[in-house]
Amino acid sequence: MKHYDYIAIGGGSAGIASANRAAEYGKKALIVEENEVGGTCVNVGCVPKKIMWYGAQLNEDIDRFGPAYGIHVDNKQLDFAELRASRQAYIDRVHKSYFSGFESRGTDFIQGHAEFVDNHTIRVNGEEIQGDHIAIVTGGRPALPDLPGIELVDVSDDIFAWEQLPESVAIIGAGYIAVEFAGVLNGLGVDTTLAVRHDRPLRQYDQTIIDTLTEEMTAAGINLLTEHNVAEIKESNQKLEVKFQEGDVLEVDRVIYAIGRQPNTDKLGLENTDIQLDNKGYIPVDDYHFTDVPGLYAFGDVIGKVELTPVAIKAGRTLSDHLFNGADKFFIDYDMIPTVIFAHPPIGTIGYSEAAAKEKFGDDQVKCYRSNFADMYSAASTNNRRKVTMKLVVVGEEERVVGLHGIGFGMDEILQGFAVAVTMGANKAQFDQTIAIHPTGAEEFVTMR
Ligand SMILES: Cc1cc2nc3c(=O)[nH]c(=O)nc-3n(C[C@H](O)[C@H](O)[C@H](O)COP(=O)(O)OP(=O)(O)OC[C@H]3O[C@@H](n4cnc5c(N)ncnc54)[C@H](O)[C@@H]3O)c2cc1C
Ligand SMILES: NC(=O)c1ccc[n+]([C@@H]2O[C@H](COP(=O)([O-])OP(=O)(O)OC[C@H]3O[C@@H](n4cnc5c(N)ncnc54)[C@H](O)[C@@H]3O)[C@@H](O)[C@H]2O)c1
Repeated sequence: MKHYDYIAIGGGSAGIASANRAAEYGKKALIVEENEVGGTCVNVGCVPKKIMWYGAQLNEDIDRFGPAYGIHVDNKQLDFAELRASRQAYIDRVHKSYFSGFESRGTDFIQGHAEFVDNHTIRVNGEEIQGDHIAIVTGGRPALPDLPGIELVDVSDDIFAWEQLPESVAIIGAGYIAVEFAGVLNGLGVDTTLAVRHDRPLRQYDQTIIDTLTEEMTAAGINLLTEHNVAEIKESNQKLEVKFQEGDVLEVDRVIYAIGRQPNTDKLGLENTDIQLDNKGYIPVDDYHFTDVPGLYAFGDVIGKVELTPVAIKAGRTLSDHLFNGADKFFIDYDMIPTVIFAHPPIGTIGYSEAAAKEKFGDDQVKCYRSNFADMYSAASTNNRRKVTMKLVVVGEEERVVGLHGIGFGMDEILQGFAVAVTMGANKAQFDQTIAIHPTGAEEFVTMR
């Protein structure tokens, strides 16, 4: 029987990062992937989404801001087939670079579905393979509710397979994916409705920032329906009819559901191991991604904590550093993860919202600094200004920055550097000591009073 030091079940962000790191330490490492190498992020997530996000931004900006710079484009056309081709070419390049990385490190890759035979043996394509250390990094897939007509809807995976853009969509959901695709599709010229169950999307994020998001979404032409719950979906005259419990009906070409994801743990043969899933089907792990079974680990989307590629990568690499190079176990502080929601405009955020900080540290310990302005890129235009909102949440007398949030032009790129300062525990005085860079939007983070 074949034997490996380390096996990753799943060739997504988590599996690739951990197995490659194990191979770099001279270990015999294997990745088993049933689908395309790269997993969700590369094939139906971050990568194709970001290409579409840039495309949408460009398409929108030409109309919205071009004239202020003397740029007038007559007969502007969007060829979706060309956008799809550029997107696929980018993905193909990423696939290629993964395979050359496996070759240079000596990481083995098998295409096939893996199932456990026992705690340390898996079966792939009819062959049994043993591993001393096995990581369950099988990610997740879109979740759907049980509703009449749910078989008619699309999920995020389907959007990437569309051959043409619909004229109109209704997006149901209020998280990252719903908000991002609302901006992307609207920016590509699709008549877009976003329907959320509560008073606003992204409710767990700082309200000041989300207030600006909803203003900007509406200004960009997105039809935002709040406090709307779907009752059923029906086909009617080659369109889809979304009936809401609140009584109104919407007729659109496509309905997209983006209401969260569920783990891929159901067809893994876990009943042949000593792993017990939690009540939502996720794999329980300790702070260091160890399961209760010696030699079995889980991280990335399959543990149901924070579903982000860099989190999966960090967990995977640091696990291999510990198992195969004697490094200490690495603790990921899940409360301090920088993240960007690629809305139009983007949101960057790390740490506690004002509300979450008040709950954790007490109302009297928390102070906020805010800034609101129009970004300079749009301010050249007289009647089409786009807002930027920034906020620092600080605690205690020393004013340690425990939350940094912003929405606006460039926020997707601004956040990473500030995340270093916040992760290091910087306080407001240290932000103030830093010389600003002018004229930028980012300078507001070091000049707020
Ligand atoms: C639309 C969308 C946009 C996103 N955008 C971003 C973004 O901008 N930034 C960001 O940080 N994150 C983003 N994410 C989240 C990010 O994609 C995930 O957090 C990340 O891919 C998780 O990596 P993973 O390795 O845990 O799982 P995955 O990437 O899902 O990989 C798991 C792999 O396991 C395989 N698999 C499952 N079961 C088996 C089995 N039994 N045998 C063999 N193989 C199996 C699957 O085919 C899959 O390829 C986005 C997600 C989506 C859906
Ligand atoms: N930019 C990025 O980094 C990025 C982009 C996309 C996705 N992701 C990751 O993928 C994860 C999954 O994204 P997502 O947007 O599907 O999930 P999510 O968890 O971000 O949001 C799900 C939303 O759907 C709402 N919801 C739940 N059930 C509902 C129902 N029955 N009807 C209507 N609304 C309902 C919830 O209130 C919530 O706001 C994200 O949490 C994120 O970690 C990251």
